[in-house]
Amino acid sequence: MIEFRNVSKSYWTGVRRKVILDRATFRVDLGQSLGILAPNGTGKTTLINMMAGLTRPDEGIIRRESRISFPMGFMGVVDAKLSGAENARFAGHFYGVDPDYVEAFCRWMCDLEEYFEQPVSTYSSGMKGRLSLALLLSLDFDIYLVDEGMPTMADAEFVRKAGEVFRERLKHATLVMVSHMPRQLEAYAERAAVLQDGRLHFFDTLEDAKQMYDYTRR
Ligand SMILES: Nc1ncnc2c1ncn2[C@@H]1O[C@H](COP(=O)(O)OP(=O)(O)OP(=O)(O)O)[C@@H](O)[C@H]1O
Repeated sequence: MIEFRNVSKSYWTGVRRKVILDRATFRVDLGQSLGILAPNGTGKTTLINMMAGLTRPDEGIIRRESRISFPMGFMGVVDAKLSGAENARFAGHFYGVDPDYVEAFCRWMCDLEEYFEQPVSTYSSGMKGRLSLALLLSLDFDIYLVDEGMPTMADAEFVRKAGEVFRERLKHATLVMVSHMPRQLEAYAERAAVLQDGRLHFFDTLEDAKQMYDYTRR
């Protein structure tokens, strides 16, 4: 479960205060995946990072009571000095999952060949992205946090494998996805919200949320 109680967040831009969230109160319960629609630049990443515990609110309380993932694509889980294999083992220890399993899973998923034993600092950005996503999928979370869908990656075989595993994980887990594109939320959202001017408006269906989203963007 993730609960926001009267949570506010804004940034000072040097000219004005940009409000991302204004006294938001809501819950994400296990078993009810949530899709949040928000135009670009309005606070999708900030919102997901607050749910992940990476960004502090200015005011209010955020309670996180389940195994909540880091945001998909987040590179902060990868230490560039360590190899892919070492990162996998470390993540296993840190999240309480068998390190042998996490290492074997990431080796299979990333298909980095000899680079899996090399420091991550020698990887291309695509290789780093594959490792970060493989780490996310190798660990057991109750709630997965996703900013704008699956990261775009050139490696079609990796995207196919990752997509298959992710769909399998979501049979037993809850997804929170933020996107500016309703289409990305269609397959998963059991509940939907629209972020507009710092307010989150909740709807029972994505279709209803989409109507408000389309209306406010005219
Ligand atoms: N640390 C910061 N200091 C000042 N402004 C910030 C900071 N972080 C984000 N912002 C601003 O807050 C707004 C929301 O940022 P955020 O990255 O959360 O939005 P987003 O919806 O994910 O954006 P995008 O769709 O472009 O990825 C943007 O205008 C951004 O410039």
